[in-house]
Amino acid sequence: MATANKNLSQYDKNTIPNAKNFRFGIVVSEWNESITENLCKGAIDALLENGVSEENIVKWDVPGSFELIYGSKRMIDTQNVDAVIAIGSVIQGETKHFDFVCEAVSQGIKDLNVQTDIPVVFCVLTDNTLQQAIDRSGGKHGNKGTEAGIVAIKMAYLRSVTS
Ligand SMILES: Nc1c(NC[C@H](O)[C@H](O)[C@H](O)CO)[nH]c(=O)[nH]c1=O
Ligand SMILES: CC(=O)[C@@H](O)COP(=O)(O)O
Repeated sequence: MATANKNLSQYDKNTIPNAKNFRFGIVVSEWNESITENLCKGAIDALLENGVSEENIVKWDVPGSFELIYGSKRMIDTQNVDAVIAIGSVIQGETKHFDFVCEAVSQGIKDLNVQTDIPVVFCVLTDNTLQQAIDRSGGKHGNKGTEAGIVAIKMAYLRSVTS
């Protein structure tokens, strides 16, 4: 199902585990900051709405989406978190750099999920245009940050009941 056929902000609150004892790291890319800060707000709001305490949310900024990999690894290694949300916005420019950044970040975050015990949520928009990014960070298609916050809670819970 494409994003255009669902709203990224909608979820059934009755299906979300209580997250009051979980601690979350959020790593945010500064590239396309107007987009990533909206994604971050969506994620934080979702966490708070489902019982997470403000003191259990650690937020760090990194220069770009490529740096989300290192930032997420350092978050895992130093902050005793139950899940990490990696937030970025990559928008196609004139060159193939978009392809390399998107591939590297998706592979790097996948690797963290395989190589560490902490789930890392891929909240990285990879859009052809700024409007597509706006539409998915609080616009007509909802907020992918909200979706990421809910995913982080569900994965932290899965980790807690399978440890
Ligand atoms: N063009 C975008 C970038 N590019 C920067 C890279 O992410 C990285 O910071 C640089 O290559 C140095 O390592 N980053 C984004 O997040 N979004 C873009 O649209
Ligand atoms: C994703 C990028 O790195 C890209 O936005 C940079 O733009 P350009 O390809 O025009 O250098």
